[in-house]
Amino acid sequence: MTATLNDIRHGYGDVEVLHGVDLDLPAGELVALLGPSGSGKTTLLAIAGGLLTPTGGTVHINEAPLYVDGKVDRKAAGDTAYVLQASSLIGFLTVRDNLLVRDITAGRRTTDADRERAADLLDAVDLRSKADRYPSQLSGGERQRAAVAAALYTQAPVILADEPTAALDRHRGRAVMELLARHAHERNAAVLVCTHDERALDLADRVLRIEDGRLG
Ligand SMILES: Nc1ncnc2c1ncn2[C@@H]1O[C@H](COP(=O)(O)OP(=O)(O)OP(=O)(O)O)[C@@H](O)[C@H]1O
Repeated sequence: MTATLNDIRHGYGDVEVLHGVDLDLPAGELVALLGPSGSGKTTLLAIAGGLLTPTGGTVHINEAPLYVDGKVDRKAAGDTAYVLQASSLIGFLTVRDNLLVRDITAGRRTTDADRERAADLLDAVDLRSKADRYPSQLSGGERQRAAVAAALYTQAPVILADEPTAALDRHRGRAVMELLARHAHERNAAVLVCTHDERALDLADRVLRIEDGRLG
């Protein structure tokens, strides 16, 4: 599944912060989007994930338009999962349930195989021993890793991650990028990672740069 953004513009009030961005996220690729603070990365990611209707331009998830008449199309948005900068975890659920709850919201029944997959993902982000904790009982970096595990648990064909390695040391940051790259390659997913972090860029299939709301 691919995500395609065409001529995306976005303004907050009178200030335009994205000035006509074209971005193609093909299936099976991890794309890293690098750019200084304030360059528009989070805004672009929110638009790609159906969280923010752009002022102009189109987003397609495969062939389906994500925004129709200024409103998000829920079915197209259902193919995306994101890791937000502010935690995307649900505060009153344990870490494990933050993964499993995605089955409930998608109308699926959780199977033993799903529980095993959740455990494997928590292992991969080194959080198995903290599966019964609540998000408030985790460090910032642990919350970030749990949010990555929860996004990957959905098996969404489009994954959008905003600074998923920001609070992590080099080793753990790399492990998270490896996990996202594996998800792209093994599940043929389109993965976009916004980052300041240049340490794990070799794991990206493509590196794009954004500055002042324009892709370079
Ligand atoms: N809700 C908002 N209202 C007004 N301006 C906003 C709003 N959100 C973001 N902006 C502005 O839009 C521009 C792009 O912000 P955005 O968060 O997309 O950048 P970013 O590249 O993700 O930055 P960072 O790396 O610091 O997270 C910035 O100038 C920011 O101040």
